[in-house]
Order: sequence, then structure tokens, then C-alpha cells
Amino acid sequence: DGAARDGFQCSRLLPKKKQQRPRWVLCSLKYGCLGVGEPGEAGGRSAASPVYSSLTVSPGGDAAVAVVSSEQKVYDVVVKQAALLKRQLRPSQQQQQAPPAVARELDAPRGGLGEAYARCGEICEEYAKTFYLGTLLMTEERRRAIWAIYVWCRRTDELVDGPNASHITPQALDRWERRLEDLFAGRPYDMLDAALSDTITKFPIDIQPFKDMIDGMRTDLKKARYKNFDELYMYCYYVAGTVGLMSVPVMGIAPDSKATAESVYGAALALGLANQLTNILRDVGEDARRGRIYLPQDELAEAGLSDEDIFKGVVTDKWRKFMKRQIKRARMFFEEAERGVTELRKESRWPVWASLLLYRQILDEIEANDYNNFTKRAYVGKAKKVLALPVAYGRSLLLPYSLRNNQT
Ligand SMILES: CC(C)=CCC/C(C)=C/CC/C(C)=C/CC/C(C)=C/[C@@H]1[C@@H](COP(=O)(O)OP(=O)(O)O)[C@]1(C)CC/C=C(\C)CC/C=C(\C)CCC=C(C)C
Repeated sequence: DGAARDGFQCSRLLPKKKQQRPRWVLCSLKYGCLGVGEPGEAGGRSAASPVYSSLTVSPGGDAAVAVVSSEQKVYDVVVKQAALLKRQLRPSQQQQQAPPAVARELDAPRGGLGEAYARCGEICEEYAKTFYLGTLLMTEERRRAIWAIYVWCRRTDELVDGPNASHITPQALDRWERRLEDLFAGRPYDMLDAALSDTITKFPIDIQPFKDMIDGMRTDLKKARYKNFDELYMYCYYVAGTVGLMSVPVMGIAPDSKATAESVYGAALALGLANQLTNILRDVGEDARRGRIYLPQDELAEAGLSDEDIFKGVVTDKWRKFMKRQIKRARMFFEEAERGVTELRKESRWPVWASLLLYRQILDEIEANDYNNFTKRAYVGKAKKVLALPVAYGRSLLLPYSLRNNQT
């Protein structure tokens, strides 16, 4: 298999020796086109002017059209995912009459699927301790499924970000995609794939977000600049919004929730976007040292900044102002996500709250570092991390937002 030849085994991850239209669409349109100012500010929100009418007065007419199509593309995926969840069906092309041969073998009492999932759990624990801790609250089936998804995402990310990244070609990603299709058809290539192959027989998970993540990695191979927020939005959807969409069918919507599936998926998408935007803001210096700038070029230019300024990495007032705007936008996506978290099943909320609170604190740390994300890595200390866990737990006990004050 070409995947193995290309180093897809991701040796760091394989068995260790030891080691109406929903609100969210309008909302992100608003982030994209209108800037993130307060009502009344230039480029800010105006309670009196709906987003669509604002689109028509947006200075870059073309950009506005582009934003609509980007959002539309993502929105279509969200609607499809939501419909699948509502029907609690697997997509027909994924339905299998009998468990796949490899899965049957793996289901053997010793070794088998149990071991495959356990390996996924170990990897999740090693790379994402907080997520892992949070997943321990979930039912066993859900927890194992999240681990399997995590591992597939991590391996995909490693292709372009890991030690063998410089050898990865578009053809290699094509082979990784064929392998994905195989595992969705019940023909997993290795034990980690087998765990995911089993997971998709248990939850109404669609292949689209997985394919989209691979597409995002393709973009990452050839693109080192993002013209505007629309392009960056699309990239963030591919690499992180997709994770939210993959996770919802496993986490499940609370049985008593009155929210629409679309709105919950919208929130999951928003959390992925918020996390990725935060990740980008934290890693500006590190990315620049690799020749990459994941910041909207038009907004940099508006702030009087150039690529050279990013490479020089000097914190100036212009930079602070630019960063404030970016941080504000990321926080708006977190806010958008918050209400959706309350609509998840009770036992799934804690890890999501934990990840939301912890990741959002990175933004506070960037501010505390006086916006020096060139040479200082914003880091949430252990004490703050530990403190976030009971706070997250407390929030996970709250009533779904849709049940409060008859909100839907
Ligand atoms: C419990 C929980 C949060 C489950 C999700 C677990 C999961 C499947 C994670 C996969 C993460 C992953 C490896 C993605 C690959 C692409 C990538 C690297 C994205 C970046 C993540 C952080 O990466 P990294 O490990 O490099 O970060 P550090 O350097 O260690 O800080 C991302 C920033 C994206 C992560 C995106 C999510 C976790 C999506 C969150 C959304 C949900 C779980 C949906 C929740 C549902 C509602 C309704 C809000």
C-alpha cells in the first residue's frame, strides 16, 4: 500500500513500544464581512441592519459574494450532517450487511477491536490529556468512538505537520483518502483504522467531514497565504470545523434538548473554528519561521502591516491593534459555540466545556504576553488548567439553553 510507503504509518502514532437560516450562518458571515467592531463602530454590528443588508454595503462586493459561497459550502455539509443525525441512520453507501471481515477478526476476545480502541485511547492520552480525561466521563462506546476519531485526525494532521511532512505529496494524500474510503466501506488497513471502521457502524457519521479535512491538508501543502478572512474561514473549517462535525453524532444531542440539529452542528463548527483561530494566533511566530502566515492578508494591509513585519516579529502598536481584532473574532466564535455545548448529552458536555475553556484561555495569555506571539508561546499554566476542569464540570450540569426561558 502506497500509504505505508509514504510514511503514513505515522510511526509516532502506531502501537508504541512504550510510549429559517440558522443564526450561526449569519453570525459567521458577520465575522467575515463586517469586521468585529461593536455596534456603531465602523465595520461593526448594527442591531438595526441585518447582516444581509450589510453585505450589500460591504466595500468589497466580490469578497462578499465569496463569503456567501464559502459559508454556503460549509452550510450544506452541516445540513447534510444534521439530517443524518435526525434520521439516526448511517449514509446508505456506508451500510453494511455484516461486519467487515477484518472487524470480525478483530472482535475476537483477545487482541482485536478492544486492543485497537485501547491503542487509540493511549494515543489520545499522550497527545491530548485534557480531552482524554474528559472522555473518561462518557459511556464506553462514545469514549472509544471519540478516541478513534481523534487518532484518525491526528494521523491526518501528522501527514502535513509531522516529521515526514516534507515528503508528503498530493498523491500521497490521494492514497490516504482512498484508504479512508476503504475503511468506511469496512476494509480497514490497520488496527487504528479498524477502530474507526467499527465506530462508523455504531454512529451516524458521514464521510464528508473526513474528506474535507484531507482537502484542508491539500490546501496546506500548496498555500502559504490567505487573502482574506473568507479564505482563512474555509481553511479553518477544513482542518478543525470538520472535527466538530465528526464529533456531534458520537457525543449526541440531549434527549430533552429543543434545539435543532442544525444549530448544534453550527455550534460544533463554531468551536472548531474558534479553536483553530486561537491555535493560529498562538503560533504566529512558529509558523512564520516555517514561512507560513495564517492571517488574513487584507486585514494585515489594513492595519499597515506586511509579511516582512511578521517575519521581523516586533510587537508594535499596529500589531497590538491587529491582534486585538483577531482575538475579538475568535472570542465571538467561542461565544457562538457555548450555547450548543449545553444541548449535547449531559455526559458529553464536560470534555467539550473543558476544551472550550482551556483553549479560550490561550487568548487571555496572548494578551497577558502583551501580544508577543512571535517569540513567546501563550501557555495556560497547570494551575489554571486544573481550575478549568471543575468549572467545566459545573457548566456541564446546566440545563440545555433551548429549555431555558422557552429559547429554541
Ligand atoms: C472531547 C472533544 C473536544 C473531542 C474532540 C476530539 C477530537 C476528535 C479531536 C481531534 C483534534 C485533531 C487532532 C485535529 C486535527 C487538526 C488539528 C491539529 C486541529 C487543531 C486542534 C488542536 O491541535 P493541536 O493538538 O496541535 O493543539 P495543541 O498544539 O496541542 O494546542 C485544533 C485547534 C482543532 C481542534 C478542534 C476541535 C477539538 C473541535 C471541537 C468541537 C467539538 C468537539 C464539537 C463540540 C460540540 C458542540 C455542539 C459545541
